Amino acid sequence: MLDIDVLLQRGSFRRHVRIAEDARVLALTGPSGAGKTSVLNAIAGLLRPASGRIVIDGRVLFDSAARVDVPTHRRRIGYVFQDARLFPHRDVRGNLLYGRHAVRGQAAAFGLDAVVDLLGIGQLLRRRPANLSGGEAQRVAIGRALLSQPAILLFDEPLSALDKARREELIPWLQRVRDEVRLPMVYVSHTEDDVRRIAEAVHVLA
Ligand SMILES: Nc1ncnc2c1ncn2[C@@H]1O[C@H](COP(=O)(O)OP(=O)(O)OP(=O)(O)O)[C@@H](O)[C@H]1O
Repeated sequence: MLDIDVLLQRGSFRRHVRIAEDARVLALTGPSGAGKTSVLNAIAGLLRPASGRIVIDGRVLFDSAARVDVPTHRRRIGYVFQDARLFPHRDVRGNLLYGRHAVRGQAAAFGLDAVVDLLGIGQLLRRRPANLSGGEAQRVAIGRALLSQPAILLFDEPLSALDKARREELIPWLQRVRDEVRLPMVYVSHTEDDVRRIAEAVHVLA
């Protein structure tokens, strides 16, 4: 599912990362500064590896030897960050629709109503982000990512800005997304509990 062999370089940080995993839902863990976010950014096309290859689900996104570097907007990445990064001046519905994309020649896999149902955010559609709890905002951010019709979902510590109660509330929604949308997922975290409950396999960046 995920076949990555890259040299990542960012300032003085230089690391060879090799991940070959068949699991659909992979957690990426490791100490702070190990390069977890850098790997997600390389998958998303936001950080260009010095060399190597990135292949997801058989799709070559980057291959320095073959001079392949698919632009970010063609990679079909749904990216969910620590903080929801919603637009404060748009309501939830506006935030969801902002992320909506069509995929040329294909019916949309994720429609607004289905995503709203999946994430239980029907009651929130008219609210502004300032009036959402942290967990609700993350559910909206996941919905926005799904409406962009991604081929893979990337999560960068989506629980880390939440208190324990909110984390507990969000985990079942993440499990639901995992089980129902059946997309490849890369889930970055450094807490064991959510990794155990969400991922099928774990790769440790040392
Ligand atoms: N823009 C940049 N310029 C130079 N170095 C950078 C830049 N961004 C990140 N780095 C360095 O790259 C290394 C990897 O950072 P990265 O954010 O990928 O690690 P991480 O494992 O996600 O860490 P954390 O768990 O703290 O988020 C770190 O040493 C960081 O200081």
